[in-house]
Amino acid sequence: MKAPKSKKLRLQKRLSEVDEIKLLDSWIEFGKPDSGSNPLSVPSLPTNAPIGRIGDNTFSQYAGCKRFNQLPLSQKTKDGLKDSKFSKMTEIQRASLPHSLAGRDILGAAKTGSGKTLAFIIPVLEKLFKQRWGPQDGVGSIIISPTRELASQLFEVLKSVGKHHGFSAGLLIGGRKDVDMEKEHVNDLNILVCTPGRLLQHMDETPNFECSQLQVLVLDEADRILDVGFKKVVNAIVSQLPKHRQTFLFSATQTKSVQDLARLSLKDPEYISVHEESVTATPSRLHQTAMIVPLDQKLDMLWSFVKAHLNSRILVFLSSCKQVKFVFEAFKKLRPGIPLKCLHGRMKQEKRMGIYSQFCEKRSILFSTDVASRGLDFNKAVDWVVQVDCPDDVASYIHRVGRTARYLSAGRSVLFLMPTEMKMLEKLQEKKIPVQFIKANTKRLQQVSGLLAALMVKYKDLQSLAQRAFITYLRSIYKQRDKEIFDVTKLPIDEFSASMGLPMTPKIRFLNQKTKGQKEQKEASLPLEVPIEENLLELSTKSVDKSVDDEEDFLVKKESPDIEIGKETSSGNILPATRIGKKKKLKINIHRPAGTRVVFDEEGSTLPPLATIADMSGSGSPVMDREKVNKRYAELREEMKVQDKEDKFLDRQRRKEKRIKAKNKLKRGAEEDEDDVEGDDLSESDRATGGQKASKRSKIYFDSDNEDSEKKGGKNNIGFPADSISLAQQEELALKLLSSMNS
Ligand SMILES: Nc1ncnc2c1ncn2[C@@H]1O[C@H](COP(=O)(O)OP(=O)(O)OP(=O)(O)O)[C@@H](O)[C@H]1O
Repeated sequence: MKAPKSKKLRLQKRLSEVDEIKLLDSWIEFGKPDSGSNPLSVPSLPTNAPIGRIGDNTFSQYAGCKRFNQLPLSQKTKDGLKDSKFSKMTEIQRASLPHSLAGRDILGAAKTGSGKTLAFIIPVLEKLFKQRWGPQDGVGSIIISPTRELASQLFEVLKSVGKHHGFSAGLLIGGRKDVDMEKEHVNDLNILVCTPGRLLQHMDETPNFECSQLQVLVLDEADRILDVGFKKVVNAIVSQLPKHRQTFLFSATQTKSVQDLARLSLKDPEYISVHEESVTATPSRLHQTAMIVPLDQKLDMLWSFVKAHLNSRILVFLSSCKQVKFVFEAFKKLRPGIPLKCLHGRMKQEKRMGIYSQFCEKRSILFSTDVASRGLDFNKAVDWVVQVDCPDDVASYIHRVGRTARYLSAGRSVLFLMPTEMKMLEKLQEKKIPVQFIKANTKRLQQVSGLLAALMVKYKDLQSLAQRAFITYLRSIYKQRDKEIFDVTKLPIDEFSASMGLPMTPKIRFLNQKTKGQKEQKEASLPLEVPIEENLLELSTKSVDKSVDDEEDFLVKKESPDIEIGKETSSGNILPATRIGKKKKLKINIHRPAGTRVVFDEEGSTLPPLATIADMSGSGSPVMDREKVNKRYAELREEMKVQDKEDKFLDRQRRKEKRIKAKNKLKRGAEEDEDDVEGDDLSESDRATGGQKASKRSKIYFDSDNEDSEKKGGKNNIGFPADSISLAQQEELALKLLSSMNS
């Protein structure tokens, strides 16, 4: 994007640009498709047909053409496209460009990896070119993306395709330290590629930030940007933009909400959904699979998957930063034999960018949150997308799997579903997503929970990472909106904790944590509660894909041993796998008091407290050493005595305080009553009530003193032994008190 050097050359350029723009305007006007029409249905031009002006005020047809050079585009854009090796258009480009070049607003929807980026970058460049936008004109276009990585990627495409234009463009994303420098230059930029937060920051903080002349606004991943998470920010941004502008909204899962469109003041937008008629909502070269993986087997399954695909580039999705951190750190320590990387929103921006580009280059495994789920184009070379945690919804699934099988390349994906999440499979099928239900080859399943427990003894940090990951995962399920799929109460919480190698299940405050017994009962009935549809069973039998190579052996169960993952029972239900080869727990089950030492066995598993005093030398069940047990009980009795003393002391203190408070209250009450009755001429009945009042007060007084009297050898404050005073005496005393008050 450099300006031509000499003055003469610049003038020449300007003149020829003016002519070029005139030609383009006439060409566009001449052949613009009717509003609402689909350019894809127009027969395309023969390849050798003349392009551009073909007679007086007649031009070649461009709606329906297949190549970029047949479009009414500036030479600079055509050169940029050629340099970037783009010649043939994709469907979304063919369908949308004739409308967008004609100045219309676009709502574009097309599958992931189908080339939506060029579908908006090209008209942005063209609009500013035809407006003869220059550095002095300020911000002419804003392109908003939901994530920093995606914004950076869009910026690269813009730089590459727009390199022959003279516009200045800037990438404004959060997490960068140079915000002050950005503030100095932002008013000189013509095209801003940004995340919503950073753009609003500039709108709020940058002196004289000006975008009143904005020509084109683009929302990439529009449905994401318009959803609740960004709502306030986006509303604030849009309120500062001029209404008269061109607007493009693109996504693989487009919003059709009238409210959203109204918020953006779209004018009769062209709704372009090129794959609406398509048999599938996901790329045709994407081979998608799903399998049942109980929560407490997810790590075993993931580990086994990784070990079986050491020569691939795998993108693994987990539900939270903490999950990502834990799995990444744990697997790194287990050394799987392939480079591991992690990406999440809490990382520093430079690091995030570094990881992103490293993953594009080398075979490796990237553990990520949904920060990498949308728009990212990892050099078209992701072999596998593994969804360890179920996506929030169908849209999220589509974007995650869309990181593979981009443009013309193929890809594979696997979704781990817990037995309780089977409804997701139905929802995917309803939305035309062809997912094959497969079974894992459990013979190749490798367990990691024991190894993780051992690692936690050595690395304390790992244990706290695991605890946080555990809680965050459960919280994420708890907070999910779709309760048909996500039900935290049905999760095997203790087993999950054990599968992460944790010595004990962390306390979960947001859940009314049930006792283990209650949970076990619930889990025992779980498989039968899982709604399994007939078609799912059909799918599972159809699922063995003969074409899969040996690497996939792991995912496709070729023989059928006894009941294992996804195995159909005689009653027609699929049982979730039980924990395979799970170490038999010691039968001694004494609740360990809080704060006692956690003891590990040689393999790093935790032992119940009394297991340490059990005699394990013989074979079979452990035998108790009587002497040790008695000693232990004696210790416990001593501990309890001490505890009891402390409790009694505290209780006495509490009672004393309460008594003092009551006394003071009574005193205050008496003083107030004295004021009230002063000078009153009490009738008989009033006196009677007053008497009751007084006796009531005195009763409280006595009651509260009873405890005291016990301590003082049974004497109350006014000298009577508390238990020797009769009811008649009490009444007499009360009347005395009353009359003394009234006198
Ligand atoms: N006309 C084209 N010719 C060749 N390659 C193209 C063309 N258009 C786009 N591509 C390539 O296809 C890949 C996917 O494009 P792009 O990232 O724009 O997809 P997308 O539809 O925006 O995907 P997502 O929905 O995931 O954001 C990129 O690598 C891009 O370079």
